Parts: sequence; C-alpha cells; structure tokens
Amino acid sequence: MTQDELKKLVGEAALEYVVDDSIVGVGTGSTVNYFIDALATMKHKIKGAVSSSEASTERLKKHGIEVFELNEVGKLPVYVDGADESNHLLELIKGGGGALTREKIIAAAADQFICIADESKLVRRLGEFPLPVEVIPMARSYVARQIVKLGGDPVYRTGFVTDNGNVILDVHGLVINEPIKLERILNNIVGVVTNGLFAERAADVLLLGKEGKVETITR
Ligand SMILES: O=C[C@H](O)[C@H](O)[C@H](O)COP(=O)(O)O
Repeated sequence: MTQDELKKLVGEAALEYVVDDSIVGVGTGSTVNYFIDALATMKHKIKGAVSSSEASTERLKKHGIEVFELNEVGKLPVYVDGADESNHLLELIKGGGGALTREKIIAAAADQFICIADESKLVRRLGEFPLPVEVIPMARSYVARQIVKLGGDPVYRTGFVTDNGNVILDVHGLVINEPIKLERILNNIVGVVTNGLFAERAADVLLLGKEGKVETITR
C-alpha cells in the first residue's frame, strides 16, 4: 500500500470513534482530509464539526457538514487529527501545516483524542521532524534567540502566516528526551503562542496504518 492509501485507511477507521448525534472535533492535514471525506458519508448521523483550520472548515463545508465555533459547543466527545511524529507514549509533534494552536485548543477541549497516521510517523524519540513554534510576529527574533540558548536551531517559515495571523519557527536539532518538560519551557518564552509538542495532552488512541492494516495503539 502507498502512504496515501494508508492515510485513507486510517481516516476511514476513525469513523468508528465518532459518536452519533455529537459534534466532532476535526484536525488538519492530508490524513485528516481522508477522515473528512469519510465523515461526509455519515454526516446525517452527526450534528456537525468544530474545525482546527480554515482549510478543514472549507472541506467540511463543501461536504455539507455544519461547522460550529468551539465557543458555541458544550461537549466534544472526540477529536480526530493527524501528526508529524508520534512516540510510543502517543506524545506528538504537530504543526507541519501550521495549524498547531487551534489543534491544541480543540484537543484540550475534547474527551478523547484519536490520532491517525501512517507508519512513517511512529518514532522512538521525537525530534527528527523540526518542531513548529507559533510566535507573535514582533517577538520572532527574541524567541529565536531564546530557542538557540536551549540548543535548538530555529528556522523562520518564510511566506507563511498562521490562521491566527502569527509566524512559525521550525526548530531543528532539539534532543527531545522529556517532551512534557520541553513543551512547558517553550510555552514559557514570552511571545510564543504555543509549540507543536502535544505531550501534556497526548493522544489517547493512535490508529496507525501499517502493512495494509490499521494497528490500534492506546496509552
Ligand atoms: O498543522 C498541521 C497538523 O498538525 C497536521 O496534523 C500534521 O502536520 C500532519 O499532517 P499530515 O496528515 O498531512 O501528515
């Protein structure tokens, strides 16, 4: 199976976690796009979705799925999203597509976080994928200097603005032995909106597309 076929497989497998008559939390990215397309086949069974990006909102609406503001929504039983990397504790790096902040907010608000990914995303130690950090534009240089002090090599994602009007620093070269600790340290730098480590709120279930099948990994 190709990587895209594996993404489709896990996108479809995530439907099993969708709760009837509920509002579904929807992430962002190429894997989630398959989930959105699959969700459309059961749209009459759900109330709608909350979305983590303008891109996902557009795709959901094209399928005729109603998109709600998170503030209007009380209970959010399930959030489905992809990842750039996951370790075996289901701690993640996310934000390759720049949607990390809204993703982290919805993940925090949801009862259950289902991560969908092909096997290339499962790693022993996080950090080969450059860690995205969303930064208030005027703080970019200051934050970059603080990150260098932590041993990282921040690269400004040129020509990219997040849905929140901020910029992204992609941090290379970090040794991430303690993801929760690093997540907190980075979030403590003034000017950082959030970083792409999802360790304090890791996934609850990882649906991993591997060798033509879906492997279910729980914490
Ligand atoms: O900002 C983007 C998100 O965190 C995505 O979930 C992540 O980049 C994975 O995307 P994809 O499924 O396209 O590999």
